[in-house]
Amino acid sequence: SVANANVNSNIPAIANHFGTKGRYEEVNRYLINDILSVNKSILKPVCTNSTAIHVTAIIRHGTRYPSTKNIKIMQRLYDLVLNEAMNTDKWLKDIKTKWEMWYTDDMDGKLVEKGRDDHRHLAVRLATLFPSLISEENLRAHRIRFITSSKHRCVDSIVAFQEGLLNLWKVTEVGPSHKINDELMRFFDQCQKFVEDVENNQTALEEVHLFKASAEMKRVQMKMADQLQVPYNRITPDLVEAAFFLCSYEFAIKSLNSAWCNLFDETDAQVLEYKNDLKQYWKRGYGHDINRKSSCNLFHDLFNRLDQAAREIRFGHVSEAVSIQVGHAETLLPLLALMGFFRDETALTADNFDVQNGRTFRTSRIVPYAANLLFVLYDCSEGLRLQFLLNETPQNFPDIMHQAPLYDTVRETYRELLQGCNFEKECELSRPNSEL
Ligand SMILES: O=P(O)(O)O[C@H]1[C@H](OP(=O)(O)O)[C@@H](OP(=O)(O)O)[C@H](O)[C@@H](O)[C@H]1OP(=O)(O)O
Repeated sequence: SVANANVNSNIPAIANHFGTKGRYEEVNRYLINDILSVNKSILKPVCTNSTAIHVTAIIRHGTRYPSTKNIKIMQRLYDLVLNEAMNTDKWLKDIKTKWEMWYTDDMDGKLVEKGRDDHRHLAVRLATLFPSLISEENLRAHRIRFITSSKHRCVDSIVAFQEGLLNLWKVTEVGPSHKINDELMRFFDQCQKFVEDVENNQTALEEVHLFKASAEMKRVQMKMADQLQVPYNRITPDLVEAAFFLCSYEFAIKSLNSAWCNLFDETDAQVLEYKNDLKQYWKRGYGHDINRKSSCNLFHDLFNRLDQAAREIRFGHVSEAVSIQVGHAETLLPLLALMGFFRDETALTADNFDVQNGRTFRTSRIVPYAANLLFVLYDCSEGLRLQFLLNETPQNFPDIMHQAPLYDTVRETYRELLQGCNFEKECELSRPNSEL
């Protein structure tokens, strides 16, 4: 329809490649027309007369402003374009005369209004998907728990999620509360080995640095310099990335297909997407063992909740029907890696961009804003079953060929992790021999 065509012309052609800065609607495109619609058809019944008895949802915060670090680079790019770009094309004139640098340092990663909506709407969709669990009755009976990372964008997200539910049920008198738990939702900060070996270690992201100096990146740099008509040496990889971020933020925050997007075609976007995936892979994914192991506590906490529900259902009453837990891309990715999801046969490195074209580790699909992992426990006559949904879509557990395997089978698959995966031990710094 004409209306749809208009809506879609506001979507940058490269919107599928924004990685962790991507819009949730790009993953579930049916939401573009109706943000509250739920794709029930893909949720086959888990068993006859299946009853969902517990869901743990681990959710990334909603759409946010850029970090101060990135705002500063965007400002540098804008200044360069204003003062040095010689091209007289309309889109560049638009940037120079109509676009304003409206991002300020104090915005530093805070949740934006669209981010609040991300969570309000997600809450309504999850309540539609699991009406017996995410229900007014369970909210009033305090059988829905809310846990969040202490970061403003996460706290604001969980409050918006609650608003979504209260609004849906027209409840005014109960104000649900939340608990801040950084041990659980920001474990990466508290894992010394991760902080020392990865976060504060320049060489841990060697592949990212190498890719920034690669032929693929050079080509995008030169193309951008040509388009702006500035000397080649003025465009660094960071400035290319800043332009890509500007395109993604203008879209995610304001739903605009901004003039900045003119700088990139599909091939360029794939290069920048890979650069972001490399960061996520080496900082939060399979790149270093400690990345995933730092999530041991979250893993155990998840299974403790499921175990508790499994125990309690024998007596007919589950005390915690729902656990809503809000964190970061840094929370979701390590857990997914620990559990073996999206593991490619070969590692993502600076020199295998071409080979990795069909990779499963693609953060644009996995962790856009408001990304969510749902673990749903069902009571079936043959036993308990566990279903995993990523971004509201069922996803098989690695090596288990069933959409909702028996809970015992899942526990068996993760036996070693369930018996080990000790956060204290994994995160301990290995001391130099002299100190032993
Ligand atoms: O590239 P920026 O500065 O935006 O990086 C952020 C992280 O964003 P991401 O790399 O995932 O796109 C941010 O993760 P989030 O899930 O909370 O958005 C992270 O918390 C923040 O510390 C920034 O990480 P960096 O280490 O400074 O790159």
